[in-house]
Amino acid sequence: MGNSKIYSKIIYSRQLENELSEWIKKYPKGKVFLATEETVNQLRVSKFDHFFLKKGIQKVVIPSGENNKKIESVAKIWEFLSKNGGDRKSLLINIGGGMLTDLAGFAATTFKRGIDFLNVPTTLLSQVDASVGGKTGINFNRLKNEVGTFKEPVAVIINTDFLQTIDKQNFTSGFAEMIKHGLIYSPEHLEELKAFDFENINYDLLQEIIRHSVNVKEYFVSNDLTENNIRKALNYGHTVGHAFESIAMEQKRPILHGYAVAYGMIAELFLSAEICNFPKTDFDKINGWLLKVYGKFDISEKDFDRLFELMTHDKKNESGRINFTLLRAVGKIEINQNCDKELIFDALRYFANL
Ligand SMILES: O=C(O)C(=O)C[C@@H](O)[C@H](O)[C@H](O)COP(=O)(O)O
Repeated sequence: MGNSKIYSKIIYSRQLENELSEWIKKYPKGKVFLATEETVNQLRVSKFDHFFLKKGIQKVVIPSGENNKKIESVAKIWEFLSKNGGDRKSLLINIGGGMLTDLAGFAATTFKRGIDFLNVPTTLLSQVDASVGGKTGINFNRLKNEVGTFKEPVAVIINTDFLQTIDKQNFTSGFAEMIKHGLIYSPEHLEELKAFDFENINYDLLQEIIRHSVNVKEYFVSNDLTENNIRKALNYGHTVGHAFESIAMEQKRPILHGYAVAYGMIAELFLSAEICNFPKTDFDKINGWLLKVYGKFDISEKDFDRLFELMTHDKKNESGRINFTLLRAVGKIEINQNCDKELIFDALRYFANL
């Protein structure tokens, strides 16, 4: 696979069994496996048990939650594949949220040096972001996605029926990655998101908006799969966001990934204004909107050193410099923007005082 083409097929469909059947028949009998997570299994997958049983597909279930995005969970999948005759021609179907598709994707891309996998994302976050684009991984040493691979799934099946019952917090979390797509690439997408009615969700409209968001993600992935260059745009908000997410976990007050990214985008918009002259009127409007939707995450001066330390592990960094993706305007990105410690502390102070 080259560095400039989309390998995955993105399928928008509410006929999950039909779509899966098409893929399952491409693989040898008995060599297709299913990985999912506990809550998704209870609420979603169990009603397809009969379908998977009929196809001779065995299932492994991983405990839910970000704290289980770890090597022990990957080992459980490796062991399951190994014991049940998984081989190089196998397919692993991953059904779940971003934690599961990242983790099981990683297990698939490392088992026997890599087998095919197919993602069926069940949350908004995984539909618009995590399941698409081939970043797989796990947390390690208290660092987000510290170990992982770049390899795209053979297909991603996006079924908005799954979203009809997700809770508001998880919906809002996924929405942050869509806002990010609007900010980095498309003022039009940002406008349609601003107009979206959270309280009264129109699922047909949502399907369209999801498609627009995934198109943005695909644009960057297809031009730079392994994040050497413009794919770094997709990481807007994540340098500070991942640090917030990690410290929240350390302090036993976990926050959802999308909320952390929203907070990170607020702080990084401050840096964008300082370094790239992001326009003041848009700055106030966007940060006001994010604050209204996502509320606040409390941090104080005593957290700044640890937050900074966490940022020194960001994967975009080079030669010991913390590299941000910033914005010159909505839809205009500047990658590899180096900020010194003092300025980063100013951004954290701005955020803490909001
Ligand atoms: O696909 C990408 O590239 C992204 O950066 C998208 C992010 O929203 C996503 O959360 C990603 O998994 C973060 O990756 P990381 O490389 O910062 O761990």
